[in-house]
Amino acid sequence: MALKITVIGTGYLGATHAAAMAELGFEVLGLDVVPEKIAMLQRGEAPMFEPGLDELLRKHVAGIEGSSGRLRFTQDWAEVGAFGDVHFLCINTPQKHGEYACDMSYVDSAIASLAPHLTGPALVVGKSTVPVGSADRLARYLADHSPAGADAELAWNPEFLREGFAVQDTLHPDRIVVGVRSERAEKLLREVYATPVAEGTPFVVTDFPTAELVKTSANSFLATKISFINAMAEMCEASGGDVAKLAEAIGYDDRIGRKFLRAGIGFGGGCLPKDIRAFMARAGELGADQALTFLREIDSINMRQRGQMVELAREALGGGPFLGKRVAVLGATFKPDTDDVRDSPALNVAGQIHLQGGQVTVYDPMGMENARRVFPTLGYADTAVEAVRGADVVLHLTEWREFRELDPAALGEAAAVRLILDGRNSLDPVLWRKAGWTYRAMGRPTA
Ligand SMILES: NC(=O)c1ccc[n+]([C@@H]2O[C@H](COP(=O)([O-])OP(=O)(O)OC[C@H]3O[C@@H](n4cnc5c(N)ncnc54)[C@H](O)[C@@H]3O)[C@@H](O)[C@H]2O)c1
Ligand SMILES: O=c1ccn([C@@H]2O[C@H](COP(=O)(O)OP(=O)(O)O[C@H]3O[C@H](CO)[C@@H](O)[C@H](O)[C@H]3O)[C@@H](O)[C@H]2O)c(=O)[nH]1
Repeated sequence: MALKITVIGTGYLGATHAAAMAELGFEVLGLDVVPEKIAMLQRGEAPMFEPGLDELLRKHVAGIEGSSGRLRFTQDWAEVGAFGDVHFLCINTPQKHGEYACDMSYVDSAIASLAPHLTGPALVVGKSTVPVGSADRLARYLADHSPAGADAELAWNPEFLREGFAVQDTLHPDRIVVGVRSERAEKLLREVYATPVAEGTPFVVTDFPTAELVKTSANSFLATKISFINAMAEMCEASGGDVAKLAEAIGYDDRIGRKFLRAGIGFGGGCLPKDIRAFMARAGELGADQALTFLREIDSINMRQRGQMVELAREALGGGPFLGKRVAVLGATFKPDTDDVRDSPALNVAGQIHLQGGQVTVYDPMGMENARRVFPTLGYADTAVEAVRGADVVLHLTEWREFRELDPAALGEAAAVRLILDGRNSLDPVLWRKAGWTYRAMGRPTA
């Protein structure tokens, strides 16, 4: 009989995972503690913007005309416990308030709610990004708190999807990593992923700590590439070099590669920043001082980039305070193709200038609702042209395709001054300069 799957926590990761599991042919039951999310999902609507996800949900959510009916959602833990052979935990693991460490309280609470309802045999699979050592602790909790007959076991199966490509990455992962303690757990996870779409995908079987560390070290490596190129941008600025050309040229070396070498205002989002900080905190606890020192530098280079952008804007406006200056900000999300503004460098830069007296107007294709919610005191406009109207400077801070396709000449009509600062190094300087704009970017020559 086909496996039945539950997905606990239906945010960015869980909503996508649940829909993808249904797409792979499994019966799936999703649970979340937020009733509004469950109500939306039951209507076949994703609780956030993620390309292709609404379509996948409508294809499978029970009760929607023409759907497979394989995907349902609930808030009832007993129903989840009785339903699933495999329970995926996709719970948020944010940074603790005022600390670097990971806040495991949401995961702990989910396991505490699930354990007494498990019916056997049950495999609980953590997908959240957690500090190394968490799986071992949670396995012991599960053993102590699940009914004897449930034969409950834990496995760890970190997730590597990128927002904006979540559906594609889930259905076509570049690797599957499982931390297991038994042949049964490995066999069940192989069965889950033994689908035509996952065929040929490397399947790495390992222990708990390695599985946990693979995830945090993968994110740390990505963060390292970005902070490396941003450090090179600083060198280029100091010497008159061009970091975009430099990245292209070093990237032709296969050992280096061209990806993740875009200099600018740095990385943000709900993953990279908090994951490297949690890694740092854990390294500190474990006495792994080299790892801690190394990651601290990656984080500090990244945060410096945001401040550098603010200073570049100040300097471009003639120096001095921002008071009375009109600043248009294109972009609020932490990257394009998402509505996610968690730890967004764009919103951070906009916020810093606003708090220093600048008159900031933000426009973003998808992130307006979330941006307004987290930063209600900023000015917002409904279009890029409206944001730019009367601006003394335009800051390009999230590299949406819509911004690359803007007509610099038309935008120039709206701006008070044709001055654009590209915080993402992704606009075409030649095009903007031709239309009479002063174009500046981080780590690139001024003219
Ligand atoms: N977002 C990504 O791109 C991504 C990719 C890979 C890994 N991750 C990791 O996956 C985890 C989830 O991230 P996310 O971005 O989906 O977070 P999210 O906040 O979007 O989703 C988490 C969900 O869990 C729910 N939840 C919280 N406590 C719960 C409880 N006790 N019981 C049931 N549900 C509960 C929340 O209501 C929310 O809907 C994190 O550890 C993150 O680091 C995220
Ligand atoms: O050359 C680059 C590439 C990216 N970024 C920035 O880096 C951040 C993160 O980008 P990305 O990694 O694409 O976004 P996420 O969706 O947060 O995905 C990361 O975090 C997820 C959650 O852990 C992992 O699953 C993914 O593998 C990992 O790429 C964004 O702010 C980007 O603007 C740069 O500044 N320069």
